Amino acid sequence: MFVLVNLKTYPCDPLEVARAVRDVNDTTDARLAVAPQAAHLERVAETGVETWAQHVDPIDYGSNTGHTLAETVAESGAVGTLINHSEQRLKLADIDGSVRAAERADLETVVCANNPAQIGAAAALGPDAVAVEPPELIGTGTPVSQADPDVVEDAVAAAASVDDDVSVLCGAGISTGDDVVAAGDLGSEGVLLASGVAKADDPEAALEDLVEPL
Ligand SMILES: O=C[C@H](O)COP(=O)(O)O
Repeated sequence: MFVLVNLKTYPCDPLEVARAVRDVNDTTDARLAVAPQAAHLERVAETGVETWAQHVDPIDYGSNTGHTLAETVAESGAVGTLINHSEQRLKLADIDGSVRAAERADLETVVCANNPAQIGAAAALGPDAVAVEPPELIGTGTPVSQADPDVVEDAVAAAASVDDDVSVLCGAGISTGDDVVAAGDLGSEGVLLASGVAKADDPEAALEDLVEPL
């Protein structure tokens, strides 16, 4: 299972969480990675943890003030990027452009979507993976795998019907090892989570709990 920890703009110490993700990754067969804010990418990557960006823009080098260029993200040490997160929604053409920009910079891609129909559309753009996240469950602590298992199974079916090579992650409310196991049982190859680790008093203990049953 792939466990991707998104730090959003939570007021956590990104280096503390990065070191925890790195250290717990060394204890498990699961693959763990962290997605800090763009300004923290380089320092986080220097810890040795697998580092992802939260977003890249559908742009190339040039006059794009305030945008995030995929090549700069890669130079900062990121190996992958989220695209179209629920909190950073893009138009369809821009999702496509961001996937192409990430590919140009050799970044792995996870395109997020709200529901199975959008997952099918996202999979058609050829990312490495898609992540289904019902927005109403994000940050609630109520896991999608429990509150809405059909959405995960339907997302897996939607992606497979378009492109078998696109993996499916699920996210929203996931915070325990049981939640991760349930996600896997529904056909998900990984989880995207944030508050369960970024807002935990002890991020390393939270991560240990997440991977314990894997
Ligand atoms: O990127 C992560 C997702 O939005 C899930 O967030 P959450 O784990 O706080 O529900």
